[in-house]
Amino acid sequence: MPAIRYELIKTCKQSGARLGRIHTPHGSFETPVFMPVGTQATVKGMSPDELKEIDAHIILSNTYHLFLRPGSELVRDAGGLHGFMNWDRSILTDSGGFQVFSLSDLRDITEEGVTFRSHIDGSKKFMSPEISIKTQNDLGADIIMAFDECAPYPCDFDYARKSMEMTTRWAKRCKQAHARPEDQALFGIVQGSVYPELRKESAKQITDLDFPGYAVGGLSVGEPGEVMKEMLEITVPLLPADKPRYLMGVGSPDYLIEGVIRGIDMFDCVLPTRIGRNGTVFTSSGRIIVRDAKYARDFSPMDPECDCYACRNFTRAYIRHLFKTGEILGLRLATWHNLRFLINLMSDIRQAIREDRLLDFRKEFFTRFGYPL
Ligand SMILES: Nc1nc2c(CCNCC3CCCCC3)c3[nH]c(NCCc4ccccc4)nc3cc2c(=O)[nH]1
Ligand SMILES: [Zn+2]
Repeated sequence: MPAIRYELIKTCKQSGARLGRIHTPHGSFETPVFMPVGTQATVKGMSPDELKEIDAHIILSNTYHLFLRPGSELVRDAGGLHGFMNWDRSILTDSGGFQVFSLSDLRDITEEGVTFRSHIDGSKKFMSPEISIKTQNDLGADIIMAFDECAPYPCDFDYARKSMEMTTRWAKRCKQAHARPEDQALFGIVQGSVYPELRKESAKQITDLDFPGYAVGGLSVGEPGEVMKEMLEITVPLLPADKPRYLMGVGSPDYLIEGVIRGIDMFDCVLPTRIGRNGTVFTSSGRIIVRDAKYARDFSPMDPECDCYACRNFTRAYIRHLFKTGEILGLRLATWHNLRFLINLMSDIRQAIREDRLLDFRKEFFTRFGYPL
């Protein structure tokens, strides 16, 4: 049986957005879905039980970081990521391509793979499509990603074309190297930077390789929002409707909604956990910087409309105090709330799709949150 099964439940009559369900060997979950990011086999500050409490059903972890430390063989011997971190729901691992380019001081990219310096101890390392897939097979995630090159933004057409064509050749090598297709679904990644004809060409080349799911890569890398939307409108219709579509690195509330409207089913982003640790939290009427002095005597919850543990039990004044004193609980409560906020947003989006009113929901949410319509 294939490692994952995508069930298309309904298409929104108003927007074309999809309501679906993905079944993996570690459970199933409704889509569209936001996936919390846990770089080093942990969603920073959250235990598995707390992730279940906020209704997370799939989390991300990272090949690049775990390849460097503690090494994928150790994680494999610990029972894979599920055993090592004691998470019995679904996991997706990114292939490490993006992180190599964004985290390490790169030495060089060749057809064979990428040589780089570890951001931990500066030692020389090498990652190839085969090594990325072997690492992800060891880690045992339910969904694994092809080793790709995310072209920098901006880059010229020629660079983008060469990079996209190498990503296609690397995708073939990933497919050949994958040892466990029956229980780990390998997703292909579409590239092509911000060039419509390259996006179309990449979508054709990658879907011709027939993967169980597809990611739109190379976006959310500094391009204008309008360009991201245009690339989605070009790319997503070329992806098969009976398989999941994953937009990598997108997680602000506005672009989650815009992505769903354009046919995306899965999202990930470090935003909610990263800004949470810096004391910025989402509320239904926009972001607030809870560590700001103006909340010193604000005895209301971070978001009065939120059902999460942090909002039911603590005030902005208290959480501000925790941040001002560097208390770990402050980071945890802000993270807890931001993740729950996005998980609730995805639930509201799914309900709007069920009721064929996602465009109306977008207008209501944008107005309340303070986004320009
Ligand atoms: N393979 C691959 N990954 C990409 C990623 C990483 C997705 N998150 C993985 C996750 C695994 C666990 C550890 C963390 C990362 C992207 N992230 C972004 N933008 C983020 C833009 C952003 C937004 C807010 C804050 C920082 C950065 N664009 C991306 C494009 C690609 C891509 O083409 N190929
Ligand atoms: Zn909350």
